[in-house]
Amino acid sequence: MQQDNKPIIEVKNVSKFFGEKTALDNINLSIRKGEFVTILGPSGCGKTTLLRLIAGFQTASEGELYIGGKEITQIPPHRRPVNTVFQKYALFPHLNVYDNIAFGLKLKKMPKAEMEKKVKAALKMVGMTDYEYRDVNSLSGGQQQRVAIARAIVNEPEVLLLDEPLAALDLKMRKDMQMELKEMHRRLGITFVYVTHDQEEALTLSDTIVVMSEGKIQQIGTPTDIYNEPINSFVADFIGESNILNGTMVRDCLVRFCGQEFECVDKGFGENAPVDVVIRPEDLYIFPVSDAAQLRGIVQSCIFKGVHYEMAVAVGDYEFLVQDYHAFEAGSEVGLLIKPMDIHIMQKERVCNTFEASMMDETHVEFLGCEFECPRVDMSDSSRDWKNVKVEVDFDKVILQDNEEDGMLTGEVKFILYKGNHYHLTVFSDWDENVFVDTNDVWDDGDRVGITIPAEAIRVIC
Ligand SMILES: Nc1ncnc2c1ncn2[C@@H]1O[C@H](COP(=O)(O)OP(=O)(O)OP(=O)(O)O)[C@@H](O)[C@H]1O
Repeated sequence: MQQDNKPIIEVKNVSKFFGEKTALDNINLSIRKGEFVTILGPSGCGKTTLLRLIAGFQTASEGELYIGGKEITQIPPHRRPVNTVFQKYALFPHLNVYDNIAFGLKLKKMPKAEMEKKVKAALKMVGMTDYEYRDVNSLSGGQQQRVAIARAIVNEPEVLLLDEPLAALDLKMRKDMQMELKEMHRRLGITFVYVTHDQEEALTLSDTIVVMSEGKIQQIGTPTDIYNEPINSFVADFIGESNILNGTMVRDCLVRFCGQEFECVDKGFGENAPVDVVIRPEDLYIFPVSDAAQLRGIVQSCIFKGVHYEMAVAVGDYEFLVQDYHAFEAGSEVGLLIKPMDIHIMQKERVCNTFEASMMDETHVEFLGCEFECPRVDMSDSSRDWKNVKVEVDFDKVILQDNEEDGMLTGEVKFILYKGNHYHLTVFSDWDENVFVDTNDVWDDGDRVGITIPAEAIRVIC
């Protein structure tokens, strides 16, 4: 890999708005020359928008973009040293492979002999030598995508942008193409910026992964960093299967969860601080119950996953996901053990909902675009700004309803995190603000819901 430390792409304080919608929220990113960077995140998080801004197909609402040290925020796509490969091959169906690849070079009026040399080199690079006179419609999906890549690299861009280029291929073909892309990146030595929602693909291909959610960058790091040290529960959950539990950091190197204290290696969270505890399923040791067990439980289910077994183990009212090469049958009593260094502690992003609010009168407060009844507030102090208060609501006090009309307001379930003994939901309200909810009910991503907040759940903070 021909990497040096010079940034080739710099994204500085970039935001993108579509009307009311914030697709990108103050993005800062620096990509080194020769790096393979993957932008990873769930559908709608803004990955494609970020790639399109770098390509120049869209312009930033705020902030600046630089390529090779030159500001390119307002430069049109064809004058940027980048080329894009899209998910849909977007080849010209009436042209053969050669003419598809040569298209851009012909526009540049390149002499024929030079063009032929370049097209052949590009075909060789993607493993498609001898295919130049084939009709593109006669090629398989994988071959068509290779031609699309050849068409992009024949222009010798400094940066290749790839927007889910393998998404339309079947699993086997996708795996083969992943290996080929990695090899191509090594041979070409150019910078690859790759967009995907597939965690495994990101972990396999990248030097650096940029994890995004809701228009914001959550974490930037190497695949091992992101996998082993996820910065928050969103990244931990998104990047692989994890047990994520509520815990309390008793003091440095001692954490409490599942009703027990565990040694860990994390420091600096303070004393008795609420934290998220992340344990990977493969880091839980499972064995026939004995005194060595830190936790005792009953196996609920056991599924063979090809190489390992995946078991759900009930420990009190918690459920742990455990992976092991040995199977323990459903119903068996088992012990679990976790090494201190396999317990990952993460700062909680929030411990309750907090909303900007405005008092209407002593028992009514407005937030989330609605008027709510609340416990009586003494408003006699007229020096206070009662139109600018905060309201706190505990996660488990918010009520979700199947029937949207039953709610005081409505929203959509956006993100579901299983926390061992309950679900933590992010509900995007139609007021455009998130409401976080703890519940035992099972909801699906995308469910439309009614949201109700009872008066006694509202704490007005002046
Ligand atoms: N031209 C547009 N007009 C209005 N809203 C848009 C436009 N393009 C994108 N958005 C919105 O911006 C947000 C980010 O979209 P974007 O396509 O970047 O997400 P993504 O992470 O690439 O998702 P996917 O994987 O589904 O393509 C989405 O909510 C989307 O609906």
